[in-house]
Amino acid sequence: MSLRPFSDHQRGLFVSVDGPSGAGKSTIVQCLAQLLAAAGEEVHVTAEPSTGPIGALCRELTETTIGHALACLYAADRYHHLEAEVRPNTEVGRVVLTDRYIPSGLVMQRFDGVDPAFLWGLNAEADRPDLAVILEADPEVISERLQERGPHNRFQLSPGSSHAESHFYRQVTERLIQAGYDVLRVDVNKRPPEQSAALIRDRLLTFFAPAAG
Ligand SMILES: Nc1ncnc2c1ncn2[C@@H]1O[C@H](COP(=O)(O)OP(=O)(O)O)[C@@H](O)[C@H]1O
Ligand SMILES: Cc1cn([C@H]2C[C@H](O)[C@@H](COP(=O)(O)OP(=O)(O)O)O2)c(=O)[nH]c1=O
Repeated sequence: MSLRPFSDHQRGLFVSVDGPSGAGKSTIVQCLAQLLAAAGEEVHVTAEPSTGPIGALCRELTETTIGHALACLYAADRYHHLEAEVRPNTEVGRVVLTDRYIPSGLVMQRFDGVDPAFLWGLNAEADRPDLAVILEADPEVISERLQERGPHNRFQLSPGSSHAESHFYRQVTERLIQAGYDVLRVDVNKRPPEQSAALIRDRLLTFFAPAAG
């Protein structure tokens, strides 16, 4: 079976997974990739910041660059990621799963006080995913998982970051829905990653599998 978007039956699906740091994105993306492969899909897993040259700059500069400059850098990486990695894979029929995408850009740069309208405009030309998955969990749960795993950068080290991130995610999710994004919210408070991944797989198989015959 090949999962296809409604708008273009020639290409594969593009699915993004976002949510607060430590919510379980990477774990769930890996698990979802295995489930889709077991269902016969060709899957390509990727992430933002990407492994391309601008993604490398993002990783290098996140600690020392702030605000509009960093927002532009992440957006530049996103447009390059689409061009260099995402589209070439969807174009040959693969399901592309990205660990972080536009919603992360709309949320994380808020930590530096960047205006949401500026962030929205900056990301406006980036491809809309066929499904935008947003992981949701209470800040206490996220903060505990983050502590167990260890923070990766300054955003995750600031006190109360999980509360702020959850708050921004709620706002961004509403905005995406208003703008007509196909959003799937997954409550990961109590669900083990395998169950969250199965839920997303079921949604993809229900909505995007070609009709029989
Ligand atoms: N549903 C879950 N229940 C308990 N622990 C989880 C769950 N999902 C992920 N974890 C753990 O939480 C930590 C963060 O997960 P990770 O996938 O790295 O999150 P993210 O990519 O969102 O930052 C890891 O140690 C992972 O094993
Ligand atoms: C995609 C994206 C990521 N980021 C940040 C958020 C994360 O802290 C970091 C990604 O680093 P990573 O180590 O992949 O974080 P995690 O495993 O916690 O998801 O990049 C932005 O600030 N803006 C963006 O647009």
